[in-house]
Amino acid sequence: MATMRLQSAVLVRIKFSDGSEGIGEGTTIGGLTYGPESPESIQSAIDTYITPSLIGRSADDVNGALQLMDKLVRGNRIAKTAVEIALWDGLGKRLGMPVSQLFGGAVVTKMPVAWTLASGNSETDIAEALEMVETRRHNIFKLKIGKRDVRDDVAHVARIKEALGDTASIRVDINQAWSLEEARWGLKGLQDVGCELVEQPIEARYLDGMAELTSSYEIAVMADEALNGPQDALTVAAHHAADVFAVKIAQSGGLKRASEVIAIGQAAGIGLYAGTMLETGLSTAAALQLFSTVEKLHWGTELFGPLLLTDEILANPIVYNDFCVEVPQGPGIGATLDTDKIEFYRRDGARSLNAAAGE
Ligand SMILES: O=C(O)C[C@H]1C=CC(=O)O1
Ligand SMILES: [Mn+2]
Repeated sequence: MATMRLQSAVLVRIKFSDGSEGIGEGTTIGGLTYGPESPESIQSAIDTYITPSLIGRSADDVNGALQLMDKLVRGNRIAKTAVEIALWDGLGKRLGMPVSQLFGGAVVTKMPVAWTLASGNSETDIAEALEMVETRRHNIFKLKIGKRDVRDDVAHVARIKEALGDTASIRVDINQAWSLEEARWGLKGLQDVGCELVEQPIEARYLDGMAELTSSYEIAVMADEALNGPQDALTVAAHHAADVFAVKIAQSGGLKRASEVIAIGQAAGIGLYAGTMLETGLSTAAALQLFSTVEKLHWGTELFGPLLLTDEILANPIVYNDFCVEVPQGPGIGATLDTDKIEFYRRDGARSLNAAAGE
């Protein structure tokens, strides 16, 4: 879908009149290749439209802020998410509670965390997966396929599944690349080689096709790009167009909207999975606060964003061990920024200046 050598995160800091602060993040994948928002559009929506509407309002009224944002700004879910996370973080800090408590309380302290294999080369992916299993970091793998011929992709998945056997769960993400015809061959082949789940095999708008695939094969079908908030969740559920929801806080429009997506999935008997937009530790911490309150995350999480980045921007990094990611403790979302790193990595910071000077 996209080869990424750099990730851009939009970070939000809200200062409240009592001196408290909240931090948030809005991040997407591959500029504009994944979805309709870019880092630049997120910043512009916040600076130009969202910030002026929120100044002077009561900071504790998160629901009121959400309603106002929804009224004044259509779409732009990732921009709203960034601001909403900062509002929840500030509220939690003022109350001295983790955000999970504001959503009724955490029911778990850690969750299984998948890893993505996307080199496209079977041997490279097998070596990486074996090392992850050996070091007890991951035993759930999501393979990115859909670029090559369906048969070649199925053979690639088969090689990886055979090498790993029952020590790992193998899943694939097509990111909408297949036609319905290709998907029929693909799902049949993937199911035969022991792949457990296929994520967004065809375009998000082809609900009837997703419904056909969901009912025709045993392999689980997961909706990702089709889920942009609670209304989409209801549509997908009503069409029986998925077995599983990949719930992403950014794609849903924030923690509250993601909790509504989760509720619709639960009511419809749809499996749940916590997805990522390859966010930093900040948004990952926020997501962990919400997902820790969910009764059953049948398919675990892929909240591994910080592990893909070459440097850490949190003073208290997210902890990964024993195939799991831990829910951060402490008030708010439980994340503290490393201010030196932020100064260095910001677009007008030392990193960009060094790069411009050829250093
Ligand atoms: O799910 C996606 O489509 C986006 C991305 C997030 C994790 C990953 O492996 O890919
Ligand atoms: Mn996906």
